[in-house]
Amino acid sequence: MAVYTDVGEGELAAFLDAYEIGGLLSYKGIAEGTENSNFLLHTEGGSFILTLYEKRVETSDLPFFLGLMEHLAARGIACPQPVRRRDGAMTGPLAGRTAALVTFLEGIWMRRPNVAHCREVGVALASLHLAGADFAGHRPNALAVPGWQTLWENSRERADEVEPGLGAEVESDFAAVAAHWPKELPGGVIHADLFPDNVFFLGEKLSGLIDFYFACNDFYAYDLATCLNAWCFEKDFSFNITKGAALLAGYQSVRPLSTAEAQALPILARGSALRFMLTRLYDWLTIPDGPLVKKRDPMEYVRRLRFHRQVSTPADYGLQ
Ligand SMILES: Nc1ncnc2c1ncn2[C@@H]1O[C@H](COP(=O)(O)OP(=O)(O)O)[C@@H](O)[C@H]1O
Ligand SMILES: N[C@@H](CCOP(=O)(O)O)C(=O)O
Repeated sequence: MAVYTDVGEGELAAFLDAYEIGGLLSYKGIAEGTENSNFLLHTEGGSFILTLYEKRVETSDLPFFLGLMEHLAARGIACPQPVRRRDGAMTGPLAGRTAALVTFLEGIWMRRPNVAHCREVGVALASLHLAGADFAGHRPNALAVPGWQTLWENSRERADEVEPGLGAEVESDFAAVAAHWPKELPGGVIHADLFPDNVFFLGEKLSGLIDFYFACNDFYAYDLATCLNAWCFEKDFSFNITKGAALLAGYQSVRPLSTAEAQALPILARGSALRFMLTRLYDWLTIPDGPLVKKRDPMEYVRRLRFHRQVSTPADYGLQ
């Protein structure tokens, strides 16, 4: 994320009065992340993450996101727990935004995940899918195929500013995804953004999952395809099939894939790469640079798309 909205000490202290977490000792903005403004807070009651929700988060979705974290934490998934205010609410107003406090999770995210990390994330993703199966909330995926079209319409004209020919190149991915996207697969609540920076480890042991602000209802195998994109490509954009196999085996050790899900992996991986290329492209073209704002390179996902275009079977991802 980033810090888009600054928070003054006085207004923060007043916000915290509604909670039973003691007085404010210190706070600082967190530069990492993309979507919202985050601060690390130390109070007399412990350490917390304060999030101010920004443009892409609808306030009406917050009960889904925060309720989901509460639901998953109660079922043993290591994820942040929303802190309720004295009046029971999970959010309150701060600096012109809606804000929430969640518990701080120990651990660091892996800049260079290895095969063991990939296996762990596969296990964690499948566990999340099972634990979320009885969550009562429902949220359609705003960044599914129709949402991609809108982003594309708003970026296409300027896509060649990022790389000459990009606009024309990506058209073929839209056509393939539109023609082959599965109509029915097992689905339920998915994380939808389980990238390395959203998974904490203590050594090789996974210690927590964060950032549920894209969570929604969609195909489980789409979430898995997103993890293949996010975890199994090397810095030179080659796909590491050993990591792919470990991630898929970890997932299947908890939730085996159906034949239809396995067959759909190549198109789901291509669609997922397109989705992340698009949000990155849109942000690249529209968000001004700033010291606490880190934009992500859309070309990293164009390179993944180039790999997915030449995949012929799920075995190419390491599925055994
Ligand atoms: N519960 C948490 N415990 C510890 N650190 C957290 C927690 N939530 C967020 N962070 C820190 O804040 C950063 C940004 O959080 P994230 O939810 O990914 O933001 P965004 O949704 O804006 O992308 C993370 O990379 C991490 O450093
Ligand atoms: N994971 C996405 C961007 C969303 O950022 P996050 O900090 O919320 O994970 C990407 O890499 O494009």
